[in-house]
Amino acid sequence: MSVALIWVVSPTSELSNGLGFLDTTKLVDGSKPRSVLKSSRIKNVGKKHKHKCKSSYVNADLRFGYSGLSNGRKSQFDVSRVVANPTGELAISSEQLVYDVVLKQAALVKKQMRDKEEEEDMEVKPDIVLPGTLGLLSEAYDRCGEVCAEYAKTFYLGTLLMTPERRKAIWAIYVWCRRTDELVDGPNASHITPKALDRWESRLEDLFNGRPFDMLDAALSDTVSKFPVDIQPFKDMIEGMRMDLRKSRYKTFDELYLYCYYVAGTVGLMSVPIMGIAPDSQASTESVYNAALALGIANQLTNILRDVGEDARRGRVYLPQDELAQAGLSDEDIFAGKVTDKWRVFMKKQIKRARAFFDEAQEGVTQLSSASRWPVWASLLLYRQILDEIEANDYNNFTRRAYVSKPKKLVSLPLAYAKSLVPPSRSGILSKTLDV
Ligand SMILES: CC(C)=CCC/C(C)=C/CC/C(C)=C/CC/C(C)=C/[C@@H]1[C@@H](COP(=O)(O)OP(=O)(O)O)[C@]1(C)CC/C=C(\C)CC/C=C(\C)CCC=C(C)C
Repeated sequence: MSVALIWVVSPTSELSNGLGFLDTTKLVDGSKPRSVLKSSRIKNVGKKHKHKCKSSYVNADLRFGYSGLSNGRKSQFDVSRVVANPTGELAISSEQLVYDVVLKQAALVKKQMRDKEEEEDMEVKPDIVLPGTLGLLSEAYDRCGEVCAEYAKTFYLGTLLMTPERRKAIWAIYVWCRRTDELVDGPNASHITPKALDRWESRLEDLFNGRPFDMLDAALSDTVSKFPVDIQPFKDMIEGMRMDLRKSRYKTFDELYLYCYYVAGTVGLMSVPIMGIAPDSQASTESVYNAALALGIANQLTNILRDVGEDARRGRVYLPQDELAQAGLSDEDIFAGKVTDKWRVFMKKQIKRARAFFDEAQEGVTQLSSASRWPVWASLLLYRQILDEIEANDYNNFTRRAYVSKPKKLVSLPLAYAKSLVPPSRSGILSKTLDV
């Protein structure tokens, strides 16, 4: 059902950057819903998993030799996924927790597909659209498109290849993610408190319940009413912002993985129901979601490796502390910003891990519906090249920002297009026979 646009505040409450962040402060205080992941950390200890879990970075020393992901599936929940925290308690690894979310998202899509088939056999009632709201809604989507074009040009161009419905939905999601990120990373970040994030979360719940706060929310509200998008990845992204407020160090890769899921893996999970899986794909829904998650993680790891110097200047180190120590490095070395052999060795391993996540993601892109593949390939190829640029800079990510030059970008775009023409292969990732 299409949502009605409810104008709670005037659109002029938007900030000059056009994203309207400050209006979050106008919300009434909501309850404090927390990430589902958080509670499942406790609930899931010892829980057996029926489904297979794809990636396995946690496995003993695959920590750096992350390889053979598609073949090296674990068939059951296993001990290697149980990690001991510093107090000696056993807990489920972040990867396992996140995989639970992947399964839930995949199940939702499958359910919606079944419901749709049933609906097609029944008489469907038309949407109730309030007079005048259609025009406002289309204005809201146009605004999302403008924001997207302004902040992510290449990606915006890619979305133009999608069907109009999908394109608008992706814009709406993009804008919500960008606004969420700007809360902790934008010009007003120093004023953002956990309470403001709680308010942003209750506003999210409202929009999922068909009560959007402003026009940009209204676009997303309409999107989530039309596509099988679940609220959990959105809530988890807000949880990632909370994490950013309270934490500036990550003890292990397991901790960092959870952060990367929250702020970027979630984007992959939000996007798949919109982009759609190719009708001729033989891959299981779970494996496509897993690839989407991997792309988010790969992007975020790349982002972290690119921005080491910039983050350090903000007092932040998004690198696993235990791995730094194993390499004979510490925060002081990062703040000193000197490229040493130790640093090069450390960086090589980090880059290798990020590439392994990109490899895992690649398997899934081909399974997406044909019109959605190009923007995803383009984003994958462009972001992946940042890793090459870090190498080309002799691992100086302290004072040099790795970026992909315009000519290289221009070469990547037709390459991405060519890749997007490859149909889903039957021998690719997990066959649908495992899709239960
Ligand atoms: C086609 C495509 C890329 C679709 C995603 C569209 C979308 C909804 C993007 C939202 C991105 C966003 C604003 C996220 C907020 C958090 C954040 C800032 C994450 C970092 C992105 C880069 O941000 P930024 O613009 O600051 O980067 P620069 O500094 O300018 O370089 C992240 C690093 C993560 C973004 C994560 C993704 C784009 C996930 C992509 C995964 C998919 C689209 C799933 C594809 C499906 C399969 C099966 C592989």
